[in-house]
Amino acid sequence: LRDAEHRRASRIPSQFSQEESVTMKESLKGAIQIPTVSFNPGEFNTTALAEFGEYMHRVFPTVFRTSFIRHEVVGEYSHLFTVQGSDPSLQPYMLLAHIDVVPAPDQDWEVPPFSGLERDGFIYGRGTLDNKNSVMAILQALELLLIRNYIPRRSFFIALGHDEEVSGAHGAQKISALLQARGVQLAFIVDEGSFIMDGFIPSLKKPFAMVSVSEKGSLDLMMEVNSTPGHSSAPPKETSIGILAAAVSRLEQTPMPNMFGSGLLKITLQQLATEFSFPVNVIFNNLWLFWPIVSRLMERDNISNALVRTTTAVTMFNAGIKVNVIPPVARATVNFRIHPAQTVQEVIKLAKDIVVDDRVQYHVLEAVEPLPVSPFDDRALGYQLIRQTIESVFPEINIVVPGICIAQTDSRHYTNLTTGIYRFNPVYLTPQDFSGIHGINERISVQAYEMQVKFLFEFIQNADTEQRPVSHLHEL
Ligand SMILES: CCCCCCCCCCCCCCCCCC(=O)N[C@@H](Cc1ccccc1)C(=O)O
Ligand SMILES: [Zn+2]
Ligand SMILES: [Zn+2]
Repeated sequence: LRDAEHRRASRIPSQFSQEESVTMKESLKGAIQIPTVSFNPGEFNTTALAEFGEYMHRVFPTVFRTSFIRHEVVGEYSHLFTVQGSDPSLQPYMLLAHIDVVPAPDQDWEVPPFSGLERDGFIYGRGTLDNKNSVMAILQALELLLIRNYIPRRSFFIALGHDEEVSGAHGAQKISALLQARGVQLAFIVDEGSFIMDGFIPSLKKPFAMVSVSEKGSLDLMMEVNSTPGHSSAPPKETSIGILAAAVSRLEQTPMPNMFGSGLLKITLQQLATEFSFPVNVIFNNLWLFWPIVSRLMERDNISNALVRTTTAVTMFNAGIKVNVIPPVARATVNFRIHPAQTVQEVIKLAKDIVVDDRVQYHVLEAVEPLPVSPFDDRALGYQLIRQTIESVFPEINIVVPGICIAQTDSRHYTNLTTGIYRFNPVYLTPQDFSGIHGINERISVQAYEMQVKFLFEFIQNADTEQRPVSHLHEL
């Protein structure tokens, strides 16, 4: 008990000076200005990635000169920090983020995407939400803690991948293998993939925090139709293009089954019920009765539809060689995002059963099973630490719920190291902000970024506990 009291007394308050606040936002702007773009697997802006490594040294000097922090470059441009805690009996955890960004053509942006310009309290640029905000906030929080002479009790790792946007094979996958070879097992991981949701449910005015405890899988299925080439003046009844177009159209017109009944979403909505007024609260509290209506309603919007089923997106279509030649081959690639209650094999079978055309051949280009659901009960240390930190840093947030990440994250490469994978960015996200991720005018407010640093500053200290925090926000 004396130890606990001592720790409480020696806790470092998350208050930053005016000068520190200015420095942290300027550091983020500098990070945005380095165009660390991933174009295709194995095709990166290596000059920018190298420059980013040097930039981190420059803006976080204390992190790099602290004796109990080991820094390693993995896969040429990814970074692994090992922060040695004072108590080896506590199992380490890991914070994840990625340095690379998707391309951003200048066109349609209000400010150039790699300018890091500040306008009306927002920093604009590619990576401000996905995911240089996390890269910089993690290191910034650590830098500020170290300046205040902080020594962690619990060891932790910081893994910054350089190719998340094109698979993570050179970054996260290599870091994961390295840690496995060292015999590391982690208590939990915190990565990107969810936010404080603001305005995603029309009848819910209050924002809520969603911590994603699972993530959808994916399947890139290439469909191919071959036909005999010839003169277009005497065409066959159907060409390879026509056959394939009809096949992909059938896929688009026939959504995969609604999996609402067998998913985590029911728990998400049940836990959210108290936030709604009558009659929605009654409906969400009695999903055993109302789930058919709710699941239908969720299909209406693209984002909630993505939560209830495996989605089908025809993303590539290539065919034809000349205006007057019957095309010998047509190819289309369909990107499925697999609901956690289904498997890759089930989705392939469903797709074939929808297309029902023997002339179509199928090639699996890439397939990833959905990730298992990480524990989110009262004994789940990672989940409870995130919840506790939200409670203290964002006291206006009434509720924290478990959810599913509709995209994929680098965390999928670390399932060998832990069963506790949590995806959460401590940043408010509106549907408009969401459209900036991989879209145009991606931005973060200066205040939101400072709150993210504050969250991590608190979280790192909270993780020094040997017990799981008591949950207050939600009682089942
Ligand atoms: C009950 C109502 C809840 C309201 C839900 C609102 C959902 C909002 C979702 C916000 C999620 C934002 C996720 C951002 C992370 C994006 C990560 C990403 O882009 N990953 C890539 C990875 C990848 C995969 C395959 C090839 C290359 C890259 C992705 O495409 O998934
Ligand atoms: Zn990302
Ligand atoms: Zn992304």
